[in-house]
Amino acid sequence: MSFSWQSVKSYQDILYHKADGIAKITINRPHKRNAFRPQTIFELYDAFIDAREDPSLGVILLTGAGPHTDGKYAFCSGGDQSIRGEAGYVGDDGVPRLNVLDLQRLIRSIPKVVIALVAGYAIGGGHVLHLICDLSIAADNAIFGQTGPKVGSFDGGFGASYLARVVGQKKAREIWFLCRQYDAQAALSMGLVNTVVPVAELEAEGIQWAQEILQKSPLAIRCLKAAFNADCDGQAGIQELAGNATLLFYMNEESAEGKNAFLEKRDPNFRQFPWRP
Ligand SMILES: CC(C)(COP(=O)(O)OP(=O)(O)OC[C@H]1O[C@@H](n2cnc3c(N)ncnc32)[C@H](O)[C@@H]1OP(=O)(O)O)[C@@H](O)C(=O)NCCC(=O)NCCSC(=O)CCC(=O)c1ccccc1C(=O)O
Repeated sequence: MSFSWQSVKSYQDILYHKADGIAKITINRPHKRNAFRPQTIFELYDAFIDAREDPSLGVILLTGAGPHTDGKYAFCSGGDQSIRGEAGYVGDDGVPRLNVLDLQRLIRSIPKVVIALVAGYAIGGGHVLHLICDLSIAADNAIFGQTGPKVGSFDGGFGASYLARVVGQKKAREIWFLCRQYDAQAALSMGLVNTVVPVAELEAEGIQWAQEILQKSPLAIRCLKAAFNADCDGQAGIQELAGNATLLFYMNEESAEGKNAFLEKRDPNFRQFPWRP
């Protein structure tokens, strides 16, 4: 399928495209199996904010560039271990960071559907990135796993608790404690991905899913995403869900009456509105 992607902005570590209601954000460090450094995360954050603010977009595809020159694919292999310092990943400014956590929260709270398109490795912090996307479509060559306890790291946030919500406590503990790798069919059977397709069809499948979603009600989808999050995200999740209730209320005449009365320096006439059962 040919799709007319338009490049939005030039970055060092990522590619960012849009077309027909869909954004595509691609981690572009294939020589590192798309491992992220602080710069990569800043750029991803910037692109996701742009996609959130663009009302023409309803679905964001997150993927990794590939294959590399050795023929191997990767979605993302987590934090770039070659620049891991004593207190996080160290960028050109010399400051150690774990800024992928900011990105995780943004992807979860963005009121649009984020779909991970996973070809090749989704490992470590890269595995957590696909996990926190709303949907994951795997290529038949996808490989999933956590490596934290092997490389002296762990993600005790979404990487542990949300993984357990998705695959169950026993399987999540197995994934973290043994650090094994799982192929696409194993990921499908444990509910870690939504479907598996041949690698050559991965992007087309993502576009197909996005187009189906784009036929649906934007407000219904955003409220559903907030509702799914509210179950796991404590007060931040309730805030997100309640923000949507306020948004819907602002769009209602009853709410407008309060604002208009204030601006017109009169008492509001709320008696015109019913107290519904
Ligand atoms: C992904 C592999 C299994 C792929 O294996 P293979 O196909 O054999 O390729 P390689 O030859 O190993 O790799 C090719 C090339 O890429 C380089 N590379 C690959 N991954 C990384 C990486 N993560 N960092 C740096 N460089 C990487 C590799 O060195 C090769 O380079 P050459 O120059 O050609 O030699 C395999 O590569 C692999 O296992 N990679 C490491 C996976 C890993 O352990 N990732 C880190 C996990 S920890 C993490 O992601 C932390 C995330 C985080 O930020 C965080 C979040 C929340 C709480 C805490 C943290 C925290 O950081 O602690």
